Amino acid sequence: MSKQGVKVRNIVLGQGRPKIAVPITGKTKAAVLQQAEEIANAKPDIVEWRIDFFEGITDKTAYIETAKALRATLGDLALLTTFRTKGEGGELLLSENDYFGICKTVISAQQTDAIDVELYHDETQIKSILQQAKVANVVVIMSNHDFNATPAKAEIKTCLKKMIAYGADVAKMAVMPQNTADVLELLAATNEASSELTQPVITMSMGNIGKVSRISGEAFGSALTFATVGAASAPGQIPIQNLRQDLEDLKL
Ligand SMILES: O=C1C[C@@](O)(C(=O)O)C[C@@H](O)[C@@H]1O
Repeated sequence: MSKQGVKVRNIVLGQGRPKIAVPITGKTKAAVLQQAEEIANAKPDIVEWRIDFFEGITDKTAYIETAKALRATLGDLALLTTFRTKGEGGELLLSENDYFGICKTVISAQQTDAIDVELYHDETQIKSILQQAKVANVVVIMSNHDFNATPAKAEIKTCLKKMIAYGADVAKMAVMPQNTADVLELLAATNEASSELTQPVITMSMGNIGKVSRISGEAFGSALTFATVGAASAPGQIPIQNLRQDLEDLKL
């Protein structure tokens, strides 16, 4: 199926080569802005602000002030904002209401181009966030992380398709391999899901044996890969300059 590209500021996900995202993991406003500058100099396609690392995240005013300063620092670089919950490998344990409260603040603050929304939350609240994001023109990348295992291919595909059925613009899944067969399972699921869906799919097999999945998106159908400039936000991420070269070497 031909891909329907999804525009995130000035890049298009799902068309052409896989795009590169780099996470910001700073705890304070100063650290966030400092990292943002270093990352912008490395020229990724997207910057991901992992707001679960930010110590001011439960204070709406602190978030908005830092988000505005970050937007100014990034210039025209596309910004994805992600709150990763503790159960999916994030930093902070929140109630459902607090999680959705933060998602709502992120959208209404109008400083981000895209938002990560986790699949496994209250259905009514997810639908309302998706609706709010659509009205505000914020791209929704729906996600699921399994830091312990790799589900079977059919289950990975079902999960990605469920995200799209909800109305997400992009479906993302990160899983942990226990062996190389698990990496193959993720790659096969990606290959099939990306040809069966018109929307872009993002996948990764984490850790060292999964690294191959972070450089092979063009062949198997993953639209975005996460690289590091300094700190990593998940195991197996590759420094941006190496990753850029890897993508170039593996181009079709
Ligand atoms: O969803 C993802 C993917 C990721 O977990 C990875 O494995 O590269 C890194 C996270 O920061 C991001 O939100």
